[in-house]
Amino acid sequence: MTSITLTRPDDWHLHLRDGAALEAVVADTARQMGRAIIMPNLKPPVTNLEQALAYRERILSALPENSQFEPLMTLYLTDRTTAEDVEAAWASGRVKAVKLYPAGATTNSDSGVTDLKHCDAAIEAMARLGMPLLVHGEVTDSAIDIFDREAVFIERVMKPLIERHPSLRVVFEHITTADAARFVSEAPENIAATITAHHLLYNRNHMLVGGIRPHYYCLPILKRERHREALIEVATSGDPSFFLGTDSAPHGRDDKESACGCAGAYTAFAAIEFYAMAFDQAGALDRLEGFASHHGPDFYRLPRNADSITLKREEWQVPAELPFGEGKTLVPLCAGDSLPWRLVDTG
Ligand SMILES: NC(=O)N[C@@H](CC(=O)O)C(=O)O
Ligand SMILES: [Zn+2]
Ligand SMILES: [Zn+2]
Repeated sequence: MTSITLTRPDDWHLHLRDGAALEAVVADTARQMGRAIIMPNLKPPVTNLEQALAYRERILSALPENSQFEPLMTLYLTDRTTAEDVEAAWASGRVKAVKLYPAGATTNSDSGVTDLKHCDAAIEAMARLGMPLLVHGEVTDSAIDIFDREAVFIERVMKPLIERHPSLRVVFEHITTADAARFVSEAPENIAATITAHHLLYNRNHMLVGGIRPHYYCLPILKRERHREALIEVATSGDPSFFLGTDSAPHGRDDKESACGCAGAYTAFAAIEFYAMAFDQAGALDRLEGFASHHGPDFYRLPRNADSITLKREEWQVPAELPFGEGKTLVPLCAGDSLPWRLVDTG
């Protein structure tokens, strides 16, 4: 196959940041994706409807002229989020989900949830409305090894949450383990998962063999090859519970190449090309459209995009760095490498 045309994809997990960084990155996503679920982990976090609507306006203003890209907003769940906060956000039609960050689990999660028992009323409201809860699924217990934090989260948090709220719609975000892949495959259809391109393409050797490579450091951390294979299996299975979410998470070069570097990989500039590479390597390009363009909107009960994009088998070189605003630079994933698929027609 030398070319492939797909219904325009959407990104169901994206960090756009704010200010100059937002202006630097938003066009990359808007060129590829019809819509994206926008993560609320700003400083301060997006915890109510008013903040979500204001952030949405800043995103729209940063878009290139005539862009049709639609940001789908989320609220950041805290110990103090009320049922009224959830209801007002949902009623606006602009806020499509609520995001659970266990406090301390990842970038800008300090205001996250310390114990889900504080969130019962908010979660009950979500279950009633059919509003999805998006979950960063890692425990923060210092006794648990970083490579085991997702698997332990399933037992300690995810299973009890679903037992308590069986009708709640849940997206287990950026899954990285065979454990999570199996859990979602076997769960009822109100439980889904996003998978990033980098977790489909790489294992922890890519990050740690022959030198430590900070641009491969993200959370949840890359796992061993067996887990990557399990993710490929479910992503290419045709199971509608699995869909595209890049978790593209830009941090400036200095914040990544540091004695204590930030977690996050910048992939939005070539998101669909990375996924095409992963599906091609698995011999499953015919399954890319379902994963990238159909399963997400179906889960979110939104229409699929009406236009399409075309990728060609054509090598191109990833730039060494990209502008990130205010004189900063951003090192994209695979900087300087060549990628085998190229987005040629954006519809
Ligand atoms: N994935 C990451 O490594 N980082 C994300 C946060 C997140 O999605 O957990 C970020 O905001 O930088
Ligand atoms: Zn996360
Ligand atoms: Zn994320």
